[in-house]
Amino acid sequence: MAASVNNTAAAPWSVALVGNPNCGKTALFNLLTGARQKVANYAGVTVERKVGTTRLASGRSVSVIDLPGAYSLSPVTPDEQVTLDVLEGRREGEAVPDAIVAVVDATNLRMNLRLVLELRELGRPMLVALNMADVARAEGLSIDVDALAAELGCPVVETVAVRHDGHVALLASLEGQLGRAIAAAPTSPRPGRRSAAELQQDVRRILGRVAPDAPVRARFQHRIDGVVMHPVWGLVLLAAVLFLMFQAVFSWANLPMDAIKAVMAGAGAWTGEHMAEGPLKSLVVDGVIAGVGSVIVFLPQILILFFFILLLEDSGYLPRAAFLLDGLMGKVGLSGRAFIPLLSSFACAIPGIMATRTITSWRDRLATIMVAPLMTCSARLPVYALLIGAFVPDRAVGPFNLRGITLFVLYVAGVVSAMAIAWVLKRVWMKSRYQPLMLELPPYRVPNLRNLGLGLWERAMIFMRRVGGIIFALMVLLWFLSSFPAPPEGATGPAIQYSVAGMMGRALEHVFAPLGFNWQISIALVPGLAAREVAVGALGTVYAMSGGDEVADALTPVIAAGWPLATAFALLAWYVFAPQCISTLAVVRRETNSWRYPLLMAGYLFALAYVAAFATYRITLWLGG
Ligand SMILES: Nc1nc2c(ncn2[C@@H]2O[C@H](COP(=O)(O)OP(=O)(O)OP(=O)(O)O)[C@@H](O)[C@H]2O)c(=O)[nH]1
Ligand SMILES: [Mg+2]
Repeated sequence: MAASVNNTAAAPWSVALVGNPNCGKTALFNLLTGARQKVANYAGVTVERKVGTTRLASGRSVSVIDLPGAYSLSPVTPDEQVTLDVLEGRREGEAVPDAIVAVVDATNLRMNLRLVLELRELGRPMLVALNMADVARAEGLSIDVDALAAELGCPVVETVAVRHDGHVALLASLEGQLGRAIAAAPTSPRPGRRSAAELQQDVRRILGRVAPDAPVRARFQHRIDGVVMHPVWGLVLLAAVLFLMFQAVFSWANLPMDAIKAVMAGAGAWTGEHMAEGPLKSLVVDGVIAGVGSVIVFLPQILILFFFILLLEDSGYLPRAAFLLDGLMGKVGLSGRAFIPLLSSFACAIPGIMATRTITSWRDRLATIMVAPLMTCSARLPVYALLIGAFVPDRAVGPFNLRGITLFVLYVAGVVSAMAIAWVLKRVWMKSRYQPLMLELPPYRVPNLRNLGLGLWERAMIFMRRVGGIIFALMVLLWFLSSFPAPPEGATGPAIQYSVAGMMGRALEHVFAPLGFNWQISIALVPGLAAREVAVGALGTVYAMSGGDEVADALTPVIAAGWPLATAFALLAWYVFAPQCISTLAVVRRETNSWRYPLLMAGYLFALAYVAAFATYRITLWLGG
């Protein structure tokens, strides 16, 4: 008992998880620490270090560091640099980790062991986690764990990071052998690094001893790839997958959306009846229920979109799509590596921009960062969905739904403009030579249902936190700005017209009138700077304040009746470019370490949005819309 008390009080050990990309470090990290970091079946998911805590049976706490994957200790990309910096204690305020857990993919020792040998030369206490032990066993791969431990001179344990008890052996070894190694004085690093060829030779020798009959990958996978990566069928398949995704966003969401609308309408009606007239009632009904409610309605559509994205991420399909599109990306001057960061930007440009850390060339990376905000992030989905719901008829076109097609076209418009901008950037400013894509193809995996569920839950939580946090706060602020000052004696129009927001809207209307935007839209664009969904909430509030009793579910008919088609289309075009997202600009500033690029980005996106909305407005009017 006394020992356990001592251990609890002892300083925590810090242990870094290091390994090749996609070997399961983050899955293991989540299992050990209860964290929910992103796990997906492609290389380069983690690009920043994350820390969590686990507790050993003795009560001692261990701080576990999850790191970006690395192929070697000679970094070629910014994310690999993060790993090396942490290992060498070069991050500000951080010491060198007490020990290394070298995570390896047991089914791919030939590739993974080289890094382990390099890590061993650092001379720090080390433990090897032979992860994916389940897959190795299923593939009939037998690895002599004891022989491997003897060869490497450190403990080796099998782990299965996707099974709830897959880390038990690792914890036991942390407690025992590795703990003793940490307690002993660390050995000094071996002088002089060995060359890649020498390391590879060593790997071959070790493999000959511990896994002499390592088979090549199953033939089945090659046959799937014959179709998936076929230059023609592969592209057809990719287009079909994406198309289906946008169809589903509209056709599957109706039922849950109606349910949420009914709840919001009920809440609005109930509050309307039970609260005394006055500012507080207006705040709750017009500010909170109408504003927040009109955003919350879009939760089902966001979850459907993420359901598809998560499926694609976990199946192993993404890097294959990257190869398929490498030629196309090369033509506009982007690296094939830009594909995954750009695809992540469909969720949000911020992780997308972070993911560009996997791109080797700085110019390629910068070009990718500059176009990432053109990918339609999920915060724009509510704006699109609101306008499409109001202006595009719910009609079948062959087997497809017209609304789904419109949404698909809007996403395509984003992608096409990103490619066009990249082409221009790379031609005039950031010239660099085409670098052929080198990316590991992960094995196909059946997506893990539990992970999928957790991923969706996580997404729902992120969205609800935004709704309850920034969106709620902005709605309340907007309500104040729309309510005060009160209208003068004998005023005839709705009160909001005399308020601060009303005046701001009128002033901004001069700027936006050429695009067909009325003063309500002009107001809504301002809080949309902080979070794009807020534009929808703001319209909800502004219309509720100026019209009367409309609540969340009534916004669609109100704008459908009130706006000309040309205005709606112009606003859609505006949001294809939508320059306003302050947090994206902040991340660009951090990743590029300069104000120049975020300012440039905001400037060019604003100009594009303005021109596109103007052109759309004029052309639609001209066509009689
Ligand atoms: N069957 C099986 N799958 C695993 C195991 N560990 C991880 N995976 C899967 O392997 C894939 C990669 O896992 P991650 O934890 O994201 O890998 P990572 O090493 O953090 O990858 P990077 O962050 O890109 O370096 C995911 O699809 C996991 O679900 C395991 O032990 N068994
Ligand atoms: Mg990871």
